[in-house]
Amino acid sequence: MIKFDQVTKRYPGSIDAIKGLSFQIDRGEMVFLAGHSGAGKSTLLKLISGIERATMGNVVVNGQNLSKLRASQLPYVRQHIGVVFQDHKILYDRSVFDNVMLPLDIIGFDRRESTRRVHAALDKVGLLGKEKTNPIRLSGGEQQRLCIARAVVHRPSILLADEPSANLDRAYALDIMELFKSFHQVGATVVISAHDETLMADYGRRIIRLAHGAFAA
Ligand SMILES: Nc1ncnc2c1ncn2[C@@H]1O[C@H](COP(=O)(O)OP(=O)(O)OP(=O)(O)O)[C@@H](O)[C@H]1O
Repeated sequence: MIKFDQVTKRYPGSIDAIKGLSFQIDRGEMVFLAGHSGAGKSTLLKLISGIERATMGNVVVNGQNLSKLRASQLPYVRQHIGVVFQDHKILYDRSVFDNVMLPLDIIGFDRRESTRRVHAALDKVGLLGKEKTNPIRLSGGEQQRLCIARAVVHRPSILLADEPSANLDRAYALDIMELFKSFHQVGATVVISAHDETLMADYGRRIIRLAHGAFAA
């Protein structure tokens, strides 16, 4: 469960990116986050994943109030969250396999179990057979799939995706949406941001619309 209670995020020297937002996303729900560029979508996802801290208010994730946790406790919360970043954050000096292995290395998983999980995640996104490839050789869509494999390899209960379909053609974008739907169907809470609402329309899910850090009218 994700709960925002009167949350404001003010970046140093900047305007309020999120302005007093309160809402709840239930466990196992799939929700879209819509809004113009700069509306606060990425910031909201960063607050859920603990990458950014609220300036005011409380962000509660899986029963933990992130606003009150010490920085040293955040990694434990993050173990239950997978993030597909807007800027990919792929390591181009490592193979596809090593990129997906990264979250398991950080958690300190047993090597044999890790290898099994990396293969399963790559299989799920259709990249099995490309383990040894350098990510630079992957197409844009394949790189997005690599990011999804890396986000789900540790089987998080919450999956966050920041504009995962940006720069993809419509057919590929729909494919990616189907992938997220399949993670939702096996129980994950899924939050996906996009500024193209036409992709969300077919899924009949709740859409949280933001404008300038507040709920859009
Ligand atoms: N690290 C930062 N420092 C200062 N201001 C920031 C920072 N990150 C975001 N902002 C500002 O906060 C506001 C919200 O940005 P955010 O990236 O959350 O919006 P967004 O809806 O995700 O936009 P986009 O669709 O372009 O990614 C913008 O005005 C942005 O300039």
